[in-house]
Amino acid sequence: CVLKASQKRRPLSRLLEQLLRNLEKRDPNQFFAWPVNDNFAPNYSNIIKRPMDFSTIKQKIDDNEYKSLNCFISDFKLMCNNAMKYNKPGTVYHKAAKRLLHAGLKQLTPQKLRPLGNMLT
Ligand SMILES: COc1ccc(C(=O)NC2CCC2)cc1-c1cc(C(C)=O)n2cccnc12
Repeated sequence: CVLKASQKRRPLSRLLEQLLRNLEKRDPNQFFAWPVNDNFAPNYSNIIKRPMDFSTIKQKIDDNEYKSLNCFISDFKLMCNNAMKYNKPGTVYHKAAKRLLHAGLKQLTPQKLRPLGNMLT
């Protein structure tokens, strides 16, 4: 039988795509969907040396740049921590980042990941 295109993807990529979709659901305002634009965030690129956003993570999955789940989780944390560094506490973005980080890490615990483990076989 011929595998569908999606099934031809590497097992890790399929897992990361699934996790990414679940994380994106926690960003309903799409504040993290695209790179932050200096025009809307003054001086952003001087303050944040390693920008990260969901579209960049998606591209890295498609380019097979993630060699492990931990590298994926590191980029997710980087994205949230950037927002908590650049935006003052109490701002809509700082609160959204804090909420996203906590909700996201809850989805990435071993207990939650174990059932998906068979996607890696
Ligand atoms: C992709 O980034 C965005 C996309 C859309 C919006 C947006 O719709 N902002 C409206 C809510 C009040 C204006 C904000 C952002 C945004 C994210 C961020 C982050 C993540 O720091 N940010 C910081 C300062 C100014 N704008 C933003």
